Amino acid sequence: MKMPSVKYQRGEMVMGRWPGSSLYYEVKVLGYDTKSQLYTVIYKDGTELELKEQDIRNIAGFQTRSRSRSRSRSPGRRRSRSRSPARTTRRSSSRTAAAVAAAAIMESAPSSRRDAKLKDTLEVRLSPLQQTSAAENNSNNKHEKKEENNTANKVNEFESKVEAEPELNQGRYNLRRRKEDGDAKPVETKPEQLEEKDAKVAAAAPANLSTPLDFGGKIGAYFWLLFLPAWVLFVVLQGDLEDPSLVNFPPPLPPLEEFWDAQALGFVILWVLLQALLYILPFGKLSEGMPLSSGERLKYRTNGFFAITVSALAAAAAVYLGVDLTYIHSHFLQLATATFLISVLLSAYLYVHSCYAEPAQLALGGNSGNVVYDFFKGRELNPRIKNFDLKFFCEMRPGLIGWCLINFAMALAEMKEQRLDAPSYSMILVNLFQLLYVVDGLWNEEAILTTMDLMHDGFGFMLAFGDLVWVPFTYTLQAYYLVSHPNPLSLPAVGAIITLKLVGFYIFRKSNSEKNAFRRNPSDPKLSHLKTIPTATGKSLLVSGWWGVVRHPNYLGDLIMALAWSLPCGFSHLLPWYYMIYFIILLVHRDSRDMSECRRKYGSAWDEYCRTVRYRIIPRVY
Ligand SMILES: NC(=O)c1ccc[n+]([C@@H]2O[C@H](COP(=O)([O-])OP(=O)(O)OC[C@H]3O[C@@H](n4cnc5c(N)ncnc54)[C@H](OP(=O)(O)O)[C@@H]3O)[C@@H](O)[C@H]2O)c1
Ligand SMILES: CC(C)CCC[C@@H](C)[C@H]1CC[C@H]2C3=C(CC[C@]12C)[C@@]1(C)CC[C@H](O)C(C)(C)[C@@H]1CC3
Repeated sequence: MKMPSVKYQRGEMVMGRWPGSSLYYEVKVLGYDTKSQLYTVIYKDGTELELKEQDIRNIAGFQTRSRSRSRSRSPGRRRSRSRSPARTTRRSSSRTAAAVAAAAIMESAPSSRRDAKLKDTLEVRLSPLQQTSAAENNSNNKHEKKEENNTANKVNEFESKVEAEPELNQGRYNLRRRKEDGDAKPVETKPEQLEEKDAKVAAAAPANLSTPLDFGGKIGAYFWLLFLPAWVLFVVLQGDLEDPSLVNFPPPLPPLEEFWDAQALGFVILWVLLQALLYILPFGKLSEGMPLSSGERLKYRTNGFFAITVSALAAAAAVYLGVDLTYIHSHFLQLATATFLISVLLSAYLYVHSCYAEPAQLALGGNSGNVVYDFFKGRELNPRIKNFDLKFFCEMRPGLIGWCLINFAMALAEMKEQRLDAPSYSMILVNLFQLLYVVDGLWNEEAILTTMDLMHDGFGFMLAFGDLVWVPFTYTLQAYYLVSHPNPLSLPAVGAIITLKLVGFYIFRKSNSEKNAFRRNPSDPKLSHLKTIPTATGKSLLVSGWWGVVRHPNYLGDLIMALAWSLPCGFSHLLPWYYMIYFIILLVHRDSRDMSECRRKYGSAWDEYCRTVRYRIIPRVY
């Protein structure tokens, strides 16, 4: 049956603008509603949207223009063809969103600018760019020239405009939710289906260009490089004082030779080697990471639970054989110094390694061209020595398992120093709570592959130092503190603290598992009751379940647990509360980093998510 006399007919293939962006995708017209004057269209991944006529273009115009012009004219294009693996993947598809976007630009730009624009487009490996009106082009001309090579900025610029003008997104389209749709096709795509679209979106942020600088930019990087090690030194020295405090004036530095102990360095190296050995043993699952911009998926040996079990047995055997693990307490400063040295050497290696990496292997941040900033932030996304993934290994093994070993040593040190037959309740709680946290992380090790660090952040000093020094030497402060500052707990207090920990753990685990399961298999029947918002990348956003309560329910659970870790230490000093304070700052900052990253990736769909789920971490508060 023919539709009423309208421009596009049912069943016709046309190019539909993705709401809130200027990207056009191939869509099929399903119908036209005369009342709302909207076309219902379906994208290739099954997403159905309602679009206005002005957001639909004829497919033919796109094809001829993109083929005839963009193929032959730009040397940039020829260069990028051979260089980028991401590009290779896209070449196989007949009409890419990028080519379409290039055509869209040409439609509107005056010819001289058009060529410059086209060159831009092609030199950034066919990143999807926005279609700009002639008027906008003129007014932005100067500005754009200045940022000619910075597509990342262009994308951001456009998105902030969308944010400032929400009506651009609202009213123009309706997003259909699976649940409400009844028999509508699922809007999710399987990971394999995601790859091509993912690759297109990743290309919107070319690896050799940077997002706005984070952590206070270049000056900030100098500051953090000095401050972070100094802070570890400060808290390690404080923990030994009779009256420690976060607001104490720093105690006088011990003589230099006190920092150094060759034996301590030897122990640290042995520990890292043991963990590396356990990591490469062919036990446990080989898990696939999320698709990279090239569409490739790296494999990771997720045998962390095996590693901590063997490490625990080794520690127990050592104690049984008479090894005095309280050495860790008495040589805390020397062990921290040795580990710090290793983290600096590793960071230097990572920086050099990244200089030989393909542009496509670089992370989006950390490629500012400023050596200090890039050294700090990390340039390469997944540095590997053959199959040995350095970032994954450092994040999940030596520091994390080392944290539990140190806590255990502190419990032994407490018994020795306080002349106890068994550790105090407070020490037991801190040990068990943090052990549960680490074991849970290792048990669900695969879930780390969908976190920000693994997916987006480069591996540089920040993470190397964070994983190897910061985690084991500052996350253990509660146990370190309790060795010389006993805090007796009543049984009701123990019960209340355990309850708090369990509540936090439940929220943390449930929300992380929900997101991980959804990202790995969006059509998982167990998640079919959840509402989602489709996005232009082909991925969707959960908008009910835990991710419908706040935008970071996993942070909420984590914070509640952090509270339960500090409470056993009482309120007489601020030092054991350091983790709580640090964690609030870290998670608030991480949340805002993630918000900007998601806004960049998902555009108007993200704004829609934020309108639906209003609070970031704590319901009705923040
Ligand atoms: N103990 C510590 O020191 C520490 C420090 C930091 C973090 N953590 C914990 O580590 C875990 C991981 O944290 P993270 O910072 O990497 O953040 P995360 O919350 O695990 O990951 C954020 C990513 O999740 C995806 N996402 C966001 N909203 C979504 C939604 N509504 N539906 C589906 N996907 C959505 C987005 O990525 P895509 O859309 O690209 O998939 C986003 O970039 C958390 O539990 C956190 O508490 C612990
Ligand atoms: C100030 C800087 C030195 C900050 C450094 C940050 C890192 C220490 C953290 C960033 C992501 C964190 C993280 C865990 C540990 C600490 C970080 C590496 C984690 C491995 C702890 C166990 C959890 O179960 C986890 C796997 C969810 C978690 C992932 C993120």
